[in-house]
Parts: sequence; C-alpha cells; structure tokens
Amino acid sequence: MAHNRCLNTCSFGPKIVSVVPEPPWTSVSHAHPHPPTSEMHLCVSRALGGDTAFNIHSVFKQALNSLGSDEQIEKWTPLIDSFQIIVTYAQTELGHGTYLQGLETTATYDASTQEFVLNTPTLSATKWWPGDLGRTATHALILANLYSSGRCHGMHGFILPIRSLQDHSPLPGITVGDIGPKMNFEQTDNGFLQLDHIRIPRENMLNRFSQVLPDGTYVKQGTPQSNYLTMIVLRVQLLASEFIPALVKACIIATRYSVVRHQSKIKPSEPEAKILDYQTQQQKLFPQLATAYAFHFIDEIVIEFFKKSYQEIINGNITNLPELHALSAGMKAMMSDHCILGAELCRRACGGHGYSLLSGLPSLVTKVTASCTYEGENTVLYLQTARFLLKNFLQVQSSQSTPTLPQSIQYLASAGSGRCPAQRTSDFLSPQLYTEAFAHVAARLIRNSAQKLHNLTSSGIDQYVAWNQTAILHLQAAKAHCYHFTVKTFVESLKKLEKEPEIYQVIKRLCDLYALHGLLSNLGDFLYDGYMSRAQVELATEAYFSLLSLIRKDAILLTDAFDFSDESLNSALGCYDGNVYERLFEWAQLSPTNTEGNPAYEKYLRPFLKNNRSKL
Ligand SMILES: CCCCCCC/C=C/C(=O)SCCNC(=O)CCNC(=O)[C@H](O)C(C)(C)COP(=O)(O)OP(=O)(O)OC[C@H]1O[C@@H](n2cnc3c(N)ncnc32)[C@H](O)[C@@H]1OP(=O)(O)O
Ligand SMILES: Cc1cc2nc3c(=O)[nH]c(=O)nc-3n(C[C@H](O)[C@H](O)[C@H](O)COP(=O)(O)OP(=O)(O)OC[C@H]3O[C@@H](n4cnc5c(N)ncnc54)[C@H](O)[C@@H]3O)c2cc1C
Repeated sequence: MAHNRCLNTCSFGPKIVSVVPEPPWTSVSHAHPHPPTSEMHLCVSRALGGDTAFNIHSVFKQALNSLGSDEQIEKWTPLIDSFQIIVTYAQTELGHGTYLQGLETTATYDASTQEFVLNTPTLSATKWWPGDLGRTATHALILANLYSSGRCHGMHGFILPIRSLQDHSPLPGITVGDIGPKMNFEQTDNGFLQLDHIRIPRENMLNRFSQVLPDGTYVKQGTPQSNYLTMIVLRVQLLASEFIPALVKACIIATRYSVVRHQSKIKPSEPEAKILDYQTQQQKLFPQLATAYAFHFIDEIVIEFFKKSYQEIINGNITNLPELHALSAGMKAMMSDHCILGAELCRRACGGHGYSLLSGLPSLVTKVTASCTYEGENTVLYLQTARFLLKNFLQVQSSQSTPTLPQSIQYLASAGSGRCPAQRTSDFLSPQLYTEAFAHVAARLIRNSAQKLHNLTSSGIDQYVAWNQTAILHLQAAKAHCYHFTVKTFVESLKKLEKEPEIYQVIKRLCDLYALHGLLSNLGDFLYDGYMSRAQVELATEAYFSLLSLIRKDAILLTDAFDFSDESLNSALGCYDGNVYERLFEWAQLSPTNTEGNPAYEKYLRPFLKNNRSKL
C-alpha cells in the first residue's frame, strides 16, 4: 500500500511534496547544503503530512459533479481544474451547521431579470467555517434556501463570485474574513461570509436535480434530499483521505518508537526491555493496528458500494440512496471516532516524547479530532443510521414473509441463536462465531430501541418526543450495527487472502484481535441477555492475550507494510532508521527558541535577576 509517494493526489486535490523529513516547524533544512528558503521548506515539508490548503476547492468539484447539470460541469470544470478560480463550499452558518432546514441564507429568484438575489438576512446567517474562504477563495458554492414564485423550496447550491479576479478584493455586497485561531488546520483559512443582496444569473444554480425556469417555475427531479448528495460523497472520501491515514501514521510512529525505546525491566536479571514487550503496551497499540487494517479493507467495500450506487443516483435511480446515506453516515461517525481515539492512544503510549511536536503525534491527533465534527457531527450521523435501522426493522416486524432487506442489514431477519456456542479458547478465533456474536448484539439493541420507542408512543407520547427520549438507545444500536458491519466486512475481505496462506495467517490474527477487542471493550452488551457467560469471557480473554504475543513478532512488518515515507510521517520518533535520540536532539537545535537568541533575557530576565540579587 504505497502512500504519499511523490505526487500525493488524493480526493482533496494534488499536493506537491518535497524530499526530506523535517521537524514540523523547521526553518532551515539540515539535509541540503543549500537549503531552499525556510518559508518554502516549511510549506513543502508540512505538505507531506497532508497539511495543505485548497482542500475545499476539490470539495466544490465533488459538489459540481453531484449537483450540477452536464452543461454546468462542462463550463466550470476547466476553470477549477486549472485553478483559474478557487472555490469554497459554504453551507454552515454561524447559527446552524447540523440542522440544514434551519439555514437562513436566501436565494430569491427575480423573474424580471432572471437572476437570484443572495442574502444573509441575520448575523446568525453569516456563513461560518468554510475552508479557504478567509483569504483564498475567489468563488463560493453557497448553500441557501431557494425562493421562487413566493415559495421556499429548501436548500440548493449557487455559485457566487466573492473576490475580484483582478486584485482579489471582496466584491460589492461581500463581507469576508477569517474566523480566527483553531485547534489545528492552521494552514486552512476557514472563513466567514456575509451577503448583502447580491445578484447572480439563473444559470448559477446547480440544477441536476431541480431547476427554476425563466418565469420562476420550480421544477424538481430528485428527492427533497438530492441536494444532500455532496455530503455523502465527502463522507465516503474522507474515510481514506483523512481518517485512516491519521490512525495508520500514529500506529507506525508509536510501534517503531516502542521497539527503539528501552525502559524498565521485565526480569531484574535482564537488560531494560523494549517497551513493546510489555503486554500493556501491546494492548494499547495492537488493537489500533488491527483497526487500521480493518478500516483499510472496509473502505474498499464502502467505496465499491458507493461507486455502484452513486452512478445510479446521478442517473435518477435512488433505490440505494437510503442505505448509502445510512452506511456513509455510520462509517464516517465510527471510523472518525475510532481513528481519533486510536491516534490519541498511540500518542499516550510514547510517554513524554509523544507530547513533543517533534514526534508528529500531537498534530495528527489535533487534526483528525476535527473529523468528529466536520461533514456531519458524529452523534447526529449515528442517529441517521439508527433512523434507517428502525425503519427497516419495523418493516421486518410488520411483514408476513421475510422482506428483502438492504445488504448491510440482512442480519436483522436472521439474527442467530440465543447463546454463544464457544466451548474452548480457540472457538473465539472463529470469524463465524464472533461475527454472529456482533450480529446478535446489534439485532438485540435495535429490537430493544424499537420496543422502547413503541412503548412511549403507545402510551400517547408524541413520536418526536418519544424519539428524543430513546435517542441514547438508538445511538447504541447504531454503534453496534456499525461494529457488526466492520467485523463482517473484515472477515469477508480476509477470505480473499486465503490463497496466500502466510499473509492470510498474519491478517487473520489482526481480524481476530479487532473483533475480540470490540467484544471485550463492550462486554456488557454480550453478557446482558446471557448470550455469553463469564466462563466464555475467560476463554475470549485468553484468546485475546495469545493474539497479542503472536502479533508482537510481525508488528514492525505490519506497520512498514503501509509504506508511509519518513517525509510523510514527519516524526523524529517514527523514522525508518530508528535514530530517535539523534533526531530529537538535532531537530530541537533547530527550534526557533534555539536559533533566534534569547530576547527574553535582556528585556525581562536580566533586570528580574538583578533586582532579586540587589535585595540580598
Ligand atoms: C484535509 C481537510 C479535510 C477536512 C475537510 C472538511 C470539509 C468539511 C465540510 C463541511 O463540514 S460541509 C458541511 C457539512 N454539514 C453537514 O454534514 C450537515 C449535517 N446535517 C445533515 O446532514 C442533516 O441536516 C441531517 C442531520 C441528516 C438531518 O437532515 P434533515 O434536516 O433533512 O432531517 P431528517 O428528517 O433527519 O432527514 C430527512 C430525510 O432525509 C434523509 N437524509 C438526510 N440526510 C441525507 C443525505 N445526506 N443523503 C440522503 N438522504 C438524507 C434522511 O434519511 C431522512 O430520510 P427518511 O428517513 O425520511 O426516508
Ligand atoms: C475543521 C472544520 C472544517 C469545516 N469546514 C467546513 C466547510 O468547508 N464548509 C462548511 O459548510 N462547513 C464546514 N465546517 C462546519 C461543520 O460542517 C459543522 O461544524 C458541523 O456540521 C456541525 O455543525 P455545528 O458546528 O453548527 O454544530 P451544531 O449543529 O450546533 O451541533 C453542536 C452539537 O449539538 C448536538 N446536536 C446538534 N444537533 C443534534 C441532533 N439533531 N441530535 C442530537 N444532538 C445534536 C451535537 O452534540 C453537536 O455536536 C467545518 C468544521 C470544522 C470543525
């Protein structure tokens, strides 16, 4: 799996990469006799870590391809591909991000001039967060409520010029700027935008799924949610472009460091141990490594389903849209959550050096942390998945014969026996056994949340109030469903490796560990209804421990296999040659506080010390 070699083109556009690993902030290259300018070096070395701008420019391209007509795609694609214009995706407002029906920006059609008038009527309507908006973008795709012939038709996309192509100054009626400092993404100018009755031609409304005729007649082709398609596209793309790489890099850095770092002793008579030989260190890192592999295989399956469904949806067949929305929402929520937590666990496993920016770990964590929020806040997205599960569960309940369920939830119609059949430790290394265990728990939680909801509505409670009063149960059910989907998908991907027995054996250990880690981390769900017994928990724990010591032998090879270069890891702890201490010391010398003198002494310290000495 070659990642980030040379030109790294991923879904957020091409990135130019450089050639040497550098500290995260280095101002001077120590690898070149004639270092390039510090500013350029900083830029390209940061680029290797994926810290590049223009990320939303390519988001616009996705939106154009999803929501634009063929004519609009033909017109705008050359301009964005050649970067003659730079476009941001402006949907979120100061007052609304999740609830799209609450967005306040308006686009009112004026039939007399065949134009839309775009306006942000209140402070809370100010577009807030769009990337590249603060000082870079020349255009914005504005998501606004369309009004024509006196009626509101909901959220649609409108292409709006916001800065002059001559001198980059804001155009009349535009107030634009940067929203200020953030937890990370300092390379991205997330901005704000206010619109004061700005006119654009009728042709600037993306009209694949709906259009406004010259006389103002509104014509709808898709569903009310057709204009939400871009969010599905992005949620799927972010899995492999943002979430998985963050976890993989953190695993590589922490695992390599854990075989270089010797600390304390396992046996007093022996030398200090490599920290990766501690069982607790293995328990911190190996489930994250297993998750990284799991998510790699799951992403392949999600992409496969997405490509098949997307083309149908674009052509008007929305049969798979509900399942695609539920799957993309659930996987975006689960995979971002687990990659955030996993990257932080890897950072914590590296002690003090894991807290140093020179390790590359803190910036991985703070950057991927945003993913639980952007492109749909995770709780909200899990609840979207839950909504889909409930609808299909009720359909199963109400139909006489077994209905044909969407692929990802067919287990609902065939959830297995009431008891886990495991008799011995090795039974817990059976993919069929643990897949059925996760299916059992997911089906039970979905059934339980539906029952509790039904109990409330049957007692006369309003359906929306009842949903809110059982939302935690629906959230749990959605998470269990997503876990089952990932375990089942990892197992199915594993089967494709059966013809390569050596690789199959190594990857199967990761699959087993991924499943058992999930089972042991959520034991309550498996014990709740007696599905598993305490004795079986002992057997599962034994199987889990045995996997840790087996995976220890392959750990370095498994992390090297992701083939991330030193340059893209940007880490003094994770470099391939293992010269951690030399790099830490060398990179520390380059720290601005070591290369720019000590101005604090003259201004503050010397008078402070002198003053204190004079009191003696
Ligand atoms: C290197 C840098 C990388 C970082 C890049 C970061 C870029 C970030 C960009 C952004 O963040 S852009 C802004 C993203 N914003 C969101 O994702 C908003 C999240 N909110 C929503 O998606 C929706 O508001 C909602 C929460 C899903 C609610 O939808 P709605 O208000 O319409 O109400 P509901 O009743 O829940 O749903 C109605 C109906 O619609 C279906 N549905 C909802 N969303 C979609 C969708 N995206 N696609 C298809 N269908 C959708 C939903 O399932 C319901 O269907 P039924 O159940 O009624 O059949
Ligand atoms: C780094 C970054 C980049 C971004 N880039 C862009 C961009 O380029 N373009 C763009 O348009 N936007 C962008 N966003 C904005 C992002 O899409 C929103 O932040 C996100 O949709 C969440 O909306 P919000 O911030 O308004 O939170 P809110 O919607 O106010 O949610 C706040 C909290 O309330 C709770 N909540 C809200 N609704 C519900 C519900 N229905 N049920 C249960 N709980 C709920 C959740 O716990 C949620 O975390 C970006 C955000 C970040 C952090």
